Formats: sequence, C-alpha cells, structure tokens
Amino acid sequence: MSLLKVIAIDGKLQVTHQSNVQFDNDLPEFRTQGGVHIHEDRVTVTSPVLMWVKALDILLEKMKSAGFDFSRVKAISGSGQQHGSVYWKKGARKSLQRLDPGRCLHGLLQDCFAVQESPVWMDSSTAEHCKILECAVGGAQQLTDITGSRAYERFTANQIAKINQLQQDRYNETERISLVSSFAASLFLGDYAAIDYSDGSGMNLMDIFSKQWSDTCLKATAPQLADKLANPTPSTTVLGSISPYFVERYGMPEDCKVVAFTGDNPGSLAGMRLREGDIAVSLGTSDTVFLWIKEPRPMVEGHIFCNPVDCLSYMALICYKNGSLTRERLRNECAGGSWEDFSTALRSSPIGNNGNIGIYFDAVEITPSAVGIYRFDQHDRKVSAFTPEVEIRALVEGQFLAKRVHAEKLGYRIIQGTRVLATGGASCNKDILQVLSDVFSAPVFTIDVANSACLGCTYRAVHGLAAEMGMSFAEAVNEAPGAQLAVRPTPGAEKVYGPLLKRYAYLEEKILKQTSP
Ligand SMILES: Nc1ncnc2c1ncn2[C@@H]1O[C@H](COP(=O)(O)OP(=O)(O)O)[C@@H](O)[C@H]1O
Ligand SMILES: O=C(CO)[C@@H](O)[C@H](O)COP(=O)(O)O
Repeated sequence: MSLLKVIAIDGKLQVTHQSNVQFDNDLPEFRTQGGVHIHEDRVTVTSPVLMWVKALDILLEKMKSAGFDFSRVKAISGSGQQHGSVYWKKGARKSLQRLDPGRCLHGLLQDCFAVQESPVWMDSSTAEHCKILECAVGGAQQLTDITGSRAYERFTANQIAKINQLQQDRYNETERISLVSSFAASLFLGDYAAIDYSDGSGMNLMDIFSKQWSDTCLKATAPQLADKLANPTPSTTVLGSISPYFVERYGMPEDCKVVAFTGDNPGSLAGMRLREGDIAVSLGTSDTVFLWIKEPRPMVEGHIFCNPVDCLSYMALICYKNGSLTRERLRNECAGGSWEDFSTALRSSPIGNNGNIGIYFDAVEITPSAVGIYRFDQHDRKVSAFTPEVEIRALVEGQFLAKRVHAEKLGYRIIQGTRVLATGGASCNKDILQVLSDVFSAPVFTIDVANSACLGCTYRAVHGLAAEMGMSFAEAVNEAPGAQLAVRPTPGAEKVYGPLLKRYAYLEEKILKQTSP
C-alpha cells in the first residue's frame, strides 16, 4: 500500500470526487519506499502508523481545498491492506473520544500508539511463530479448517506473537489491536472500531464458521488477546455516527454513518460486484483468482475469507506466481516476442490441444508448491517438447485448468448464470479470454478495476445504509456501471474440458507426489 485514496459517489453511484496522498512523495519525512520500511534483515517490513494518520490529515485538507462538500456525505466506509496491525496504547481510547477539532489528527494522536512501526503484509519474519501456531492446533490443515488459511508469516496472529515475544512491554502497554482497516475506521468513529468478519479472516485467529475468535489460536498467540481484539462484527455493520471532530472541522453531517471497514481484497470483491457463482481472474504480473463460495472447503493452498457483502457466503483468494511472466517467456520463445503471433497460435490450435497438457512452473509456484516444466501427451506420457503452437495452447489451457481445479477443490461451483470477470494486463487479449471462457464454460466479462477496492467501499457504504432493511448488496448497487461482455464459450467446449479437468487434477497430484521430499 503506497497511497491513501478517496472516492466519493453520488446517489446514482457515479464517481464525483477522487483524490489521493502518496506516502513516499507527500510525506518524505517518514522516509518510506513504497509506503514501507524494509528492515536490515530484509524480512521485517513495517509502516509508521503516524504516517497513515498524517496522510488522512493531508487528504482531508486537499479535499477541502478542492471545494469538496463534506456536508453531503451520508456514509463512509473503507478498506486497508490486509493482515497489517496497529497497537493502541493504554488511554488512547479517551484521546480518540475527545479529539480537539482545532488541531490535526497527527498532532492529537502522537502518543497513542504502543508500537510506532506497524507490521504490514509484506513482512515475512515470523516463520517460527507460524510453526508454533500450526503445532498448537494440530497441523496446517487443522488451522486451515478453523481459520480458512494455514499459518502465513504476514497473517496478524503471527505478527502479534512476534511483538509479544520481542517487545513484551509494548504488548503489555497495548489497550487495543486494530487491523489497518479497523484502525482507519476508528479515526472516523472517534472510538475503537470492531474488526469486520471479512478482514478478520486474514488473521489466523478467527473461526470462519462460528465467526468468533478461536480460543486455541488466541492462547497460542499471546496473553489477554481476546480483550485487546474485542469481538468481530459483520462487514455490513453500521458502527455508529461520525466523530464530532469531523462535524466541526470539516462540516460533515452529525448523522453521517461509519460502516465497518474491511480488507483491500474483500473491498475489491465489492468493487467488482462479484455475485454468487462468479469468479474473478486477475491476469497481472501474477495471476489472482477471487471466488464467491457458498460452502467452502478450506485447503492449505488458498485462503477462505468471510464474504464482505453477504454474511452467509464466503470468498476465496488463490494466488499464482507463474502468470504473465511465464506467458511472456513462451511468447518470446514460441511466437517471436509478438502477442499477435501468440494469439494466432491459440486460434489455429484445437480446443483441448489434442489431449496434450502442459504444467509450467518457471518459479516455485504458490498454488501448488512445486517447480518445473511438465508436458504430457494424450496418454499421460511425459514428453520433452511440444511444437510452438501446442506449447502456447498447453500453457494457457494449463493455467486455466489449474484455476478451475483449485477453485472447485475449495468448494467453488459453476452455476446457472456464472460469469468470469477478467482484469489485469492480459485481459486485453481476446484469444486468451476465449480459452478462459471455454475452460469455465461461462461467458467472460472484462472490468476496469483501477481503484476497485476503494470504489468497492463506496458501494459498501451505500449498502451499509440499506442492509439493515434487508436489502442485498446486488440490489443496493444495481445501478453501478457494469462489466463488458468479451467472449462466450465455444459450443462443445464443455465436453472437451470435462475429461481434461480430471486429467489435470490427476497429473498435478502425481507431480506433487513425485517432487515432495
Ligand atoms: N496483449 C497482451 N496479451 C497478453 N498479455 C499481455 C498483453 N498486454 C500486456 N500483457 C501482460 O500484462 C502484464 C501486466 O499486467 P498488469 O495488470 O498491468 O500488471 P500488475 O499486476 O503489475 O499491475 C504484463 O506482464 C504482460 O505480460
Ligand atoms: O497479503 C495480501 C493478501 O493476502 C495482499 O493482497 C495485501 O492485502 C495487499 O495489499 P496492497 O497490495 O493493496 O498493499
């Protein structure tokens, strides 16, 4: 997270105002790079919490100078990078409740944090704490069954455990631990804001089914943790009205509501307006898949979070390291460096690639944890090379077969009306999207997701006001600009890919068995 953004929308869900503050350029005194401090050990990564507070001061002043009419704001919500944590010092709640509107937040909250440098999602310094947590619950799959994810170094429980171990006095001085999202909500609320279920699922602490903190995880992490976290809340909760500070300093209406803040990925799901049965595939440098799931089956690969717009559903996130960079390598090796020729190869090779399957893990893959290039003919026999055309189709088909196989393992089901929403750099390539559509037997739509997390939280604010009356998120944001239809599945594709999906799952399993120590 290298900037703080704001988007305002009107009653017709049209964007009326946008602005941002860049941490590195606008707040040079904090000396961050990309908004963070990378410590000498190269694995500890933090951000100064007061930089975030000051960024909010600057952003609000910028909006004021641009003539933004704060008096028309009906509700506010927001999102923050997932997993990062903020440690409020004893007594900070009182300071939050009595903010002097004549002074900036940065000045008022100077002494409110027990830990000045907040751990953020890029941190990977807590391997030992991850092991302890997994051991405490009986293993990686057991932790996944409870919290939706195995132990990850960036996840909040492991960061809290590290702070308790290395800075125990600071931990003991802490009155409340917030996520980045609930910390930002607290500033607007003028009181501690509850952690919402969706961002709370990225902590390795919450039982995603009961939506309560897991006692075993709490105990294995740090003492008196339940008190420091307080109970989590549904993501659609109206936390209360805006703090009088903003009423007096910026002229916001007294009854402006603060709707629970959430994580950036849940925020994006809302911004993309994902619906039950939909899958969003981001084809950027790495590939990321977002799923809307009714009945999740947590697996050690991938994350299950509570759904930020529908309390009865879940969302899953699957990350792949070998995305565009691998497509680029094969474009260079098999298509003379041209996306046009890469596309021609896809158009001139048959759906299903005559049974040839390729699995290309140039770098150690995240999902699954494996490395190497594997090619199989129609009889599942290993082969050492394919012709350039077969190689290109094998790569693209393999990447999408993997996504569908992994999604279905987590409990995802294609239903009547399923849409695939494609974003990211490669989503401009219709021939790649055609393969995606064929593998999923569903139409592919493209969406512009610049700022999707931020936009998603404007929609969540609108929904927060309506949710209490029982209105669904889809109904509340029905009028928002929609996705563009890009391609429809080729007739007959389903029959071809049915057996290939089974073979892909079998072959991947076989590779994992052969390569795991
Ligand atoms: N016509 C194209 N066909 C396929 N891939 C493309 C095409 N144009 C750009 N890309 C891919 O898009 C990737 C960048 O995607 P982008 O979403 O901008 O990245 P990031 O994840 O860094 O934000 C590049 O690595 C490139 O391989
Ligand atoms: O760690 C994860 C998801 O598990 C990241 O996706 C962070 O949530 C990313 O935040 P920014 O890239 O928006 O800073």
